[in-house]
This record gives sequence, structure tokens and C-alpha cells, in this order.
Amino acid sequence: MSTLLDRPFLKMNGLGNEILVLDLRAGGGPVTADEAMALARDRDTRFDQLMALHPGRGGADAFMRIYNADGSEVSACGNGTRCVAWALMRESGRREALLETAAGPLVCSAGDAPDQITVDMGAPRFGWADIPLAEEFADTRAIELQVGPIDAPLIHSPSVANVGNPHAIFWVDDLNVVDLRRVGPMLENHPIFPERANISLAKVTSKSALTLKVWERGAGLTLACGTAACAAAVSAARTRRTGRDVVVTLPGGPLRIVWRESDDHILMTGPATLEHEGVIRADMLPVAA
Ligand SMILES: N[C@@H](CCC[C@H](N)C(=O)O)C(=O)O
Repeated sequence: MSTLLDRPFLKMNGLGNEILVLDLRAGGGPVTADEAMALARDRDTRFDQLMALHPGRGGADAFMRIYNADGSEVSACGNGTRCVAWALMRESGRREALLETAAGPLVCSAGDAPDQITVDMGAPRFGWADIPLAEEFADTRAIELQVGPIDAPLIHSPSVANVGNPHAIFWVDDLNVVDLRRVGPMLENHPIFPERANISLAKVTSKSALTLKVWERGAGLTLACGTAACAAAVSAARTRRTGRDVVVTLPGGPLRIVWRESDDHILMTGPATLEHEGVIRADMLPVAA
């Protein structure tokens, strides 16, 4: 019998990025790839990312494990982190939450407007081995990428960044210059990315604004990706396309991203929305072998 049976969940979204918050603090898990894929397909629990909460250690409100819809486990999810923080703040009545992840702690605080949450996403990494890339690049502000049948010339020099997970940002004048649904899988699985990568098309609209479309590793085209917004914002600032305080507008809506000079940390602010709550039923889970 699955250890997830009867565990409570919250179905949420962060700007339309579908998030399932699964509470395993009373026991259960780790979530298997088959369980994650089954829950991702169910009408009630459908998700782009599953955030599994386990008991927190060392003062943290919870330890969090993150899964993509394809069952792969990852170490960062910006929109999901805001949803988890919202849920923990609702439970505790406090205006902040501390989450522990395999990649380190995440400090979250309630914003001034209702349902707005700020997450300190930590410092970005730009070294080629940190992304990671399969070969050495001295300058990751623009790497040369040879991809087969893509006809738009600008598509071949993305900026790359790791904000807890790997991202490639292709600077374009028109977000529809290529069909991301078609080229996304090719770029996500390009041999230069040994751990695959999240792929964004980014358009700079002013010194303080970007628009973004994202093909997510392990989840496909989504309405929003918080870490992609962070990666695009720091890459835009790093290449002098923008300043360090920007609004990144995704198909699901805007996120404010500030890349703080004093400690290099990225602060992401945006909404978290509750859709419904429930408990995991047997029919949502894979049939036992
Ligand atoms: N939607 C997320 C990113 C989730 C993880 C990503 N697909 C990966 O595999 O790294 C976000 O809001 O950051």
C-alpha cells in the first residue's frame, strides 16, 4: 500500500504554474517517480511541480522535496516555494516561514498585498561547472549553442545560470520567433546540459521589465516559472540589458525580481493561490504491482 494514502494535499498555483503541496509531515514518502507521475495526471491533483513536506529540522517549519510532473526530483521551484510558504503561514498565523531543502534553507515572508509572498532564493551561480555544462565556457553570459533545425539566428547564444536549478535564457525580440513547444524538448535535452535545463525565451521591454516564456525541464510549457524569472533577471542585469530590480511578466502574470547588491541574493515576490484541498485517495495512485 502506498505511504501517500490519506495524506492531506493543497492544490495551488503560482501564476498558473500548477503546484501540489503534499503534507507528509506526519509520515509517508519519499514519493516514488510512479506515484508522482500518477498524481500529475489525476484531475484533482494535477501538477507541474509537487512539493512534498517532511518534518523540519533545526528550526525549519518543514523540509521540502520537489518533483516535476515527469517524476524527476529537483532542487528548486520558485512558484512552488511561494505556495508552500503561504500554506505554512496560514497554518502558523505568522508572516514568515523557513523551509529547508536539499539545496539549503529558504527564507520566506508575507508581502504587503494579500497573497503576495517574497522568497529569498539565495545567490545565483554562473560557473560553467555549476550550471552544469558539459564543456568549459569562460563566459556564461553568452554561450555558443549549435542546435539542428532552428532557423532564428539569435537562438544560438543563450545566457546560462543556476538559481538552484539549471537555466538557459535565449534573448529574442519576439517571444513567438520559434515554437517553444517544438524546440523546447530539443534544447532541454541538448548534450551541453548533462542534467538537462529549463529553457526560456526572454524579451527585454525596458531597463526594468522583461517578458518571458518558459519550457520547463520535466514539465514542458508552463504558464510561469519562478526560477526562470530569477535566472532571466540576473542574466539581464549581468549583461547590462536591465538594472537589478525588474518585473518579469510570464504568460500567467508578473513577478518582481530584485537582485540585492549587498549579499548577491535574489528576492522573488509574487502570488500564491489556493484552488482546493483534499486527501490522497487510492484511485489517484498507481495500481500496486
Ligand atoms: N516551476 C518551477 C521550476 C520547477 C523545477 C524545474 N522544472 C526544474 O526541473 O528545474 C519554478 O517556479 O521555479
